[in-house]
Amino acid sequence: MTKTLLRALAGETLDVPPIWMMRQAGRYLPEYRATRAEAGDFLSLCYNPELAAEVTLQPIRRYGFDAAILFADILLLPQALGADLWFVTGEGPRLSTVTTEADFARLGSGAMIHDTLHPIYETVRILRRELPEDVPLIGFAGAPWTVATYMIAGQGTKNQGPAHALKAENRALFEALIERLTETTIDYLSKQVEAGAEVVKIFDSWAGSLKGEDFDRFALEPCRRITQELKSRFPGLPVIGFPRQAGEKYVGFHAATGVDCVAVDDSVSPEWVAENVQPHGCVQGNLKNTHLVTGGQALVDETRRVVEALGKGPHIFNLGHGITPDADPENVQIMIDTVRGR
Ligand SMILES: Cc1c2[nH]c(c1CCC(=O)O)Cc1[nH]c(c(CCC(=O)O)c1C)Cc1[nH]c(c(CCC(=O)O)c1C)Cc1[nH]c(c(C)c1CCC(=O)O)C2
Repeated sequence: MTKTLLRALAGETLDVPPIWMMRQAGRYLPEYRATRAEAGDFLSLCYNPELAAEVTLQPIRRYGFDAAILFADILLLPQALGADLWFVTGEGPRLSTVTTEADFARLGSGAMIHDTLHPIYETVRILRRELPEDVPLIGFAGAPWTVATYMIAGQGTKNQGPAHALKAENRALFEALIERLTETTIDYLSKQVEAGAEVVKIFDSWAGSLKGEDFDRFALEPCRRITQELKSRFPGLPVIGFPRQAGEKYVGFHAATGVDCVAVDDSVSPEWVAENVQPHGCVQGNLKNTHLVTGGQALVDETRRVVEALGKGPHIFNLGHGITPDADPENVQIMIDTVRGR
């Protein structure tokens, strides 16, 4: 098997870890900015299968990464459920909010999401044809909690206050929203897999603000249900979970959810991850993304440190969070060369 990503996900320890990068198709690349301009705006790019496939392929051509990730966004699912979604330049996403039973009643469910999301499945089909044979395609969705934080607040928030408030003030409505998102995420990811995604990743970017029992109920449990249902529909499908900033809660996440790989952010050290998380399965991460902005010897040293610390078990090299628009494309090449020992 030449797909090193799949070997690491199956638990193999490799001499050189497979490498890809969160947000590898993004604004730090001039070719991405050109294609995005051609599409008009970010959402038009997501819903244009030819151009979305093109930007997915750009970092594969430029750098030869060991995996491609579908170009889309975690907020397309709420849009498919009927929320209004738009992006404010320089600020980020905005959505119509869900804070009352009446708002919730207006949301769709089940099969209707595919009416909106079918171009995404077409992007996956194009990519399966056009990707090099040894480069697997990763499909993805947001985890229910993270997607709910955006739907409840109508935008990104520092501490997810509005979502925590709804959880406290109208528990039934909050739980109904998490349930709806869990079910439709299973439907959405299933269609991606049927179209050709070989791995799926569940992004729980705000998992770190769930503490104690809340973490178990609203981060672990939905991820466990999604993973279990996908694996029963698609036996052998590898799943990556990313409960960002989970800290101590990274320990045991493999076993509690059934994911094949736990992606870790850079708030934990690679040595700690090697000792506490990697014994339970494959891990992905966790170079601090700012090294791709600042570069220099620190970039090389910290890349080596991650490779060495996590080299004794199954590891997929990645960043701790997505690459930022101000990163230098040359630093990405330096990181890759360092990982591959060149
Ligand atoms: C929280 C979240 C979102 N989207 C995503 C998350 C979870 C991961 C994380 O924590 O970063 C996930 C995501 N978003 C995007 C991908 C595509 C695949 C990839 O290359 O990783 C993936 C996997 C494209 C994107 N999604 C977005 C961009 C930038 C759009 C542009 O202006 O071109 C890209 C390439 C926009 C986006 N989308 C979202 C925000 C908050 C923003 C604005 C911030 C920003 O502008 O960087 C929601």
